[in-house]
Amino acid sequence: MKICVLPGDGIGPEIMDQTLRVLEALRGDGVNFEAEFALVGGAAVDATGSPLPEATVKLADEADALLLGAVGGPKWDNYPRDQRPERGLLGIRKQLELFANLRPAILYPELANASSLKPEIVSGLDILIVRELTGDIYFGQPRGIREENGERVGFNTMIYSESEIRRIGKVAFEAARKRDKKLCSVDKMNVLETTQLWRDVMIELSADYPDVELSHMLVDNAAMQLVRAPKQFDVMVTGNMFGDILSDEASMLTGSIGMLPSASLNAAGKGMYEPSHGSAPDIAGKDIANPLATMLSAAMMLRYSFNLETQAARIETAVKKVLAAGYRTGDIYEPGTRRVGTKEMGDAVIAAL
Ligand SMILES: NC(=O)c1ccc[n+]([C@@H]2O[C@H](COP(=O)([O-])OP(=O)(O)OC[C@H]3O[C@@H](n4cnc5c(N)ncnc54)[C@H](O)[C@@H]3O)[C@@H](O)[C@H]2O)c1
Ligand SMILES: CC(C)[C@H](C(=O)O)[C@@H](O)C(=O)O
Ligand SMILES: [Mg+2]
Repeated sequence: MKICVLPGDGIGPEIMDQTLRVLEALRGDGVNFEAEFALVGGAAVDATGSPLPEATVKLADEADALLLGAVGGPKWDNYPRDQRPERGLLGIRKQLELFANLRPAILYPELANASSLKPEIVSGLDILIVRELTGDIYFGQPRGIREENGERVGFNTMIYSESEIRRIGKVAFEAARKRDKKLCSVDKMNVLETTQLWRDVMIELSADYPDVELSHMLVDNAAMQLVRAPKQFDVMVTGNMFGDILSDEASMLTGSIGMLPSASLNAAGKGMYEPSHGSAPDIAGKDIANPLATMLSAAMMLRYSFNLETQAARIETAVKKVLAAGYRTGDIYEPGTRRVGTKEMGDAVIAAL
């Protein structure tokens, strides 16, 4: 098991340290991994001038799976665009064709009061957002800022081919088939042709999945429904940009973005696993970040990349146990619970294992 470890920036290294300790604690249980550290994001820009150095691409190619912390931060905000840390992350996703981003939003019962919504609206919440990750306005050409009629004009291109929509659609239908068999495809077909095609292809695909109930929702309504009545959703499938926004929104239903893991998979089943949140510059270096999303991402890695279901479930059970025992980082803290730092949370999860 060769894992390419990409701690990245901000809280990235802190949450990664604790996650690697958790994986280390599972070594005796068949998690025989070899960690190869590589640079990405701002850390890579500082060391090499590039957010995605050749050496990182090589290690990523050779590894069986990748585990990433987070990239970015104010330090690099005014760097030229090709030196922005986020380009490193987008570069790896594109390089490895990690088109299927799975972002599960699950409410642990102990966090019902940490959710932004009333407990009765979110209790039992279990949604899977399937986000397309290598297309859309994130990658479409042309893009840029140009001079036109004496002023600057910014432009990006929202573009999806039929084959790109079909392959993410299949992932979503298959996922729904294994769950409650309900798939909601989110688009903006009332305005955007790209997403008219998205809807058409989803409808065509649904003929192959008669057991899955397909519905469609415009993205503005979906954003509203997620906070009105989130339990109406089982699996949601959407494009890169809408999925980015909706998954951050969904994270707050679970109490904190520090709880939301993710897996990004390619057609060969290779995956990169990362929390859905960013580098949290406002709390970096203080040992207060929530490492659970990264640990839960590592659990997804054991499940999807290495078929180690029992060991993945052990991490998830340990997380449930520490929450039940009252351990909380600041983002999910409420009176009556026990506030801990990043490392203490790591200790608690390892003890629970
Ligand atoms: N996958 C990634 O690497 C990724 C994802 C999102 C944003 N980013 C980058 O991160 C930088 C900061 O972006 P942002 O502030 O918009 O989003 P962010 O997700 O980093 O932070 C948003 C808020 O959530 C909090 N938060 C995030 N993760 C947390 C955790 N594990 N525990 C406790 N609190 C947590 C932060 O403190 C902050 O208040 C930017 O450079 C952005 O591009 C990277
Ligand atoms: C950092 C950024 C490029 C990234 C994205 O937009 O995909 C992040 O927000 C995410 O959700 O993983
Ligand atoms: Mg995001």
